[in-house]
Amino acid sequence: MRKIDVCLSPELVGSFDLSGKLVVVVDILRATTCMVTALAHDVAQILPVATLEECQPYCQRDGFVTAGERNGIQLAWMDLGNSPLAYTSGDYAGKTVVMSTTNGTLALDRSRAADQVIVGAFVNLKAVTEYVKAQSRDVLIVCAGWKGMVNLEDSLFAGALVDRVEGEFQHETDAPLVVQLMYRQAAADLSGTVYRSAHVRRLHNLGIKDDIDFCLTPSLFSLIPVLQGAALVPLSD
Ligand SMILES: O=C(O)[C@H](CS(=O)(=O)O)OP(=O)(O)O
Repeated sequence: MRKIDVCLSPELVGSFDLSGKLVVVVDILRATTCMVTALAHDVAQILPVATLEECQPYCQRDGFVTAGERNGIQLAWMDLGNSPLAYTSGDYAGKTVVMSTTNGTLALDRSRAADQVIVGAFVNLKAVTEYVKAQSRDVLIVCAGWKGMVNLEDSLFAGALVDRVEGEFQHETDAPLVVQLMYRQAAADLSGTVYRSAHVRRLHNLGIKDDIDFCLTPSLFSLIPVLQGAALVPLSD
């Protein structure tokens, strides 16, 4: 039977053998929600980079848009912050977005050794679930967390995914059961639960509100970003 596991923080990725695995990277608030939304609104590709030093050279370059944040705040030289709503107008169609965020792009960077890396968020939960179910590979969900720590919203997404593939995968450790139980407890009021999280508090302190409800909206898009070389592009059927 195929196996599924959950890595609750990028700091723990080194404890997992990524070879031959499908990795689903998740950073609900807000990096992976941005990635799905951007590609669903015809951004050509996303170059996720772990450091600002890798991002800044693309500043003002034709065809490129720089995006991201540190501690939730957009850097002065960036074109965009880390709001998924920035992409919904379609203004960045055809562009390459070079993105660096505090947690999300780091989680992606640490997952590169996997057989395949895809991006999950509540906004593409159904599509990710169907893709995971169709796999013959073992699956690892990598939660971006917050600065090396476990967070609630990524763990809840992991629980939602584990719950939806119940019976089709064997749990490799206890982590899938932990997040599944947590998700089942929270499922009746998922957004009410996430609103109690430290990340929502941080974003509210920065005056960021609309992004949160958007990030918690299930299955708005059927698109799945996949890492192809250095770039995230839409997974083709
Ligand atoms: O922009 C975000 O939501 C966060 C910022 S913070 O580090 O939690 O302040 O970044 P992300 O990499 O999307 O978690």
